[in-house]
Amino acid sequence: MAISNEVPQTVQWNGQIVPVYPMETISFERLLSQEPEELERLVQCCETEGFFYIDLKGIDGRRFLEDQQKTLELMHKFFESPIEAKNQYGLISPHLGYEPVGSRTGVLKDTKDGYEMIKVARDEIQKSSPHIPSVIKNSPDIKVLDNAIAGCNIITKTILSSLSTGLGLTGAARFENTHRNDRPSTTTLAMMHYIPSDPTVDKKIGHQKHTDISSLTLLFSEQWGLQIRPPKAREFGFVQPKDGCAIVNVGDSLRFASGHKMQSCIHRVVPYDYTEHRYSIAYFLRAEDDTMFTDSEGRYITAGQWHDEKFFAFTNPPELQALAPPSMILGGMEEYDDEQPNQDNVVANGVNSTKEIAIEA
Ligand SMILES: O=C(O)CCC(=O)C(=O)O
Ligand SMILES: [Fe+2]
Repeated sequence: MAISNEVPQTVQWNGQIVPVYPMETISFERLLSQEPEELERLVQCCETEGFFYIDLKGIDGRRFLEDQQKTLELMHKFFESPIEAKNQYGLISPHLGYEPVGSRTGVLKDTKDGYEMIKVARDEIQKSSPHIPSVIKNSPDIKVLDNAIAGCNIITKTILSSLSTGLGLTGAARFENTHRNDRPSTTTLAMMHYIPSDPTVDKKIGHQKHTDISSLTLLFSEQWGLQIRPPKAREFGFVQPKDGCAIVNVGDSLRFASGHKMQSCIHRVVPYDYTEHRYSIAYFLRAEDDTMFTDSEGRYITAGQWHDEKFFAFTNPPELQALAPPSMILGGMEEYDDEQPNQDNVVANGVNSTKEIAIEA
């Protein structure tokens, strides 16, 4: 069941043959019914790979696929608006507001990122007058956002509680007990628009390799571009978008909360079709700010502190990222590649090593 190093399928990308990694598919409706076999498969996926598809095609999940389509329509309207309208409030806090293209480090050496993003926090949407740019602050659009956040929250919390049950956790030790809606957290819905870019000439490209800060990330994208490097895999490979399914990955916080047993899978985004605009919707379910865990540096810290430190590492240029604790961007996950079996020094020296770029892009 675990991803092996055999390459089952490949695609041609950027002049190279790149693997397409298979992933397990977990059924949302079977989780809702707490079917023991499905719970076991879920725990296995999180402990061996940290990534899986969640199948939403059944009666319980279909409505969330409709929410995704409505969110996509809203995103088109928002991202096609003038920059002044999109940037009305700027980035109010790391998990709320607008970030223009090029705000962070890109996927290749000496590049900036190739996406713009609007984030709406779960805490914010529950307020009577949430901070949302005026262009999408009307009752039908707020309803779309409210439904999207609620739906993603239901899916990710169902997964969390299934993991708790699968691991035999009880009472306060259950994961969902540190993800309550009425406690402050940085949980947020991030809507991203990647601009067309050609890696051979452009300087604003993709999304740098990282692991997520979150406990769980639920990702909707109908387009290619996401690449993962599963544990022990030697190279990045694509994830194929799958009809009726979203992609789920374990983030650092759940890895830490599980005593580092779960995998926080390394991933990045590259332009698959250089001429294409790419849209993705990511819901980051994050632990309550004051949840404590032991991080990848062995520090006993709060989820809030991990979020803030890693967020600033993300937005720093590579020279400053290199000053952050060495394991921060990759959440302590080890990397392997053919050229350099132990890449600890690559992580320590910043995420965009020349060597990796030379090999992969
Ligand atoms: O756009 C995507 O497909 C993934 C985005 C991502 O990895 C992130 O926002 O953390
Ligand atoms: Fe991510």
